[in-house]
Amino acid sequence: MFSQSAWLIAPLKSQMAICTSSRCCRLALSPVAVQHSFRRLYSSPSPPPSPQQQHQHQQQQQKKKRRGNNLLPLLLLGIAAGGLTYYNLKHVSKPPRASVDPIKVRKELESTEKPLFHPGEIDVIFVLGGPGAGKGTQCQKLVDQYHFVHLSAGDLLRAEQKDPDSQYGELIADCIKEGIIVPQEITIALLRKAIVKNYNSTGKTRFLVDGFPRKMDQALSFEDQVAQSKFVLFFECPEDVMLERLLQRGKTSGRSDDNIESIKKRFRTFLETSMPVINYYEKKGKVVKVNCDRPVDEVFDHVVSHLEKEGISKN
Ligand SMILES: Nc1ncnc2c1ncn2[C@@H]1O[C@H](COP(=O)(O)OP(=O)(O)OP(=O)(O)O)[C@@H](O)[C@H]1O
Ligand SMILES: O=c1ccn([C@@H]2O[C@H](COP(=O)(O)O)[C@@H](O)[C@H]2O)c(=O)[nH]1
Repeated sequence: MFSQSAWLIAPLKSQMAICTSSRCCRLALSPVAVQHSFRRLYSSPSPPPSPQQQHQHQQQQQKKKRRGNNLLPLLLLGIAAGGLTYYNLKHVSKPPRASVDPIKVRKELESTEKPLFHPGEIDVIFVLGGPGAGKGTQCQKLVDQYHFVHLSAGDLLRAEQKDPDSQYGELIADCIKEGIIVPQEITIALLRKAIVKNYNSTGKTRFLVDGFPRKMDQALSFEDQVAQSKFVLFFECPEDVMLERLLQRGKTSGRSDDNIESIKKRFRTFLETSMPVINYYEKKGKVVKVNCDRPVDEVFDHVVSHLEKEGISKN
């Protein structure tokens, strides 16, 4: 005999028949089927089925069962295909990881953003002082102990002068020999390029910009276009001491301006053109003065204590 409840849940059972996994069954119980069965369950009771109706029902059920059995191989095939796809995605067909440069390129040389580096992105310290005061010597020690990037404007100009592809070689050579300042566009472009290159390739953010800015226009343009300076390290040295050092250096340096004629011109340029830059920053409270007329290591000890005061420590 067919109990009433068995009759009523039959449509639900048939919905579930083609599913084998419990997950699939849950999905097969569509809200429509559930509603339909509940409507039947709670609607007014219908008379019990006749033996003929029962026979018809049994036949229908068998048909459905057969249909379900016919679907079983297809279902198994589907499951197998799904499993294979999952395996492939996970283990086989995963694309190889692209080799990514660990140091990201973070600044574009051509960027028109002003300044190129926002405050806090990099630390730029201008290193100024008369010719031969000892700027390069102290910068080298700072590089060794503080991992600064040292960029000497004079060195960059000399390298550009030697470059056979440069259109500025002659102009730079003349300016250096005469002890006058190369047009700011050239020097700033060289510095900008060197800063970006170092920043991108090493990730270093501390820059000693040595022998720059030598003229007010350079100072203003650089800070507008490239980066603000943190402060100015100013190496003070009497002229006679600097002269002696430069003449001494000139014996081996091979520099076209380490001779008495050029040195005199450089001193003049320093007083007339570069001292106003130092005065400008001094008014802003950004100049750190170090007396250079003493042995190299003593000068360096003073440099270190000034840097500590400015919050710059050895990494
Ligand atoms: N404190 C010092 N005592 C003695 N000699 C020094 C001292 N500092 C640097 N020198 C020497 O003086 C010469 C000039 O030094 P350095 O090249 O560092 O000066 P600079 O300020 O960078 O010069 P420039 O502006 O011409 O490039 C070098 O031969 C260097 O060895
Ligand atoms: O910003 C700058 C820096 C330097 N120069 C020229 O180079 C020489 C040598 O510089 P050093 O710093 O002594 O190496 C300098 O006399 C200038 O002619 C420049 O034009 N602008």
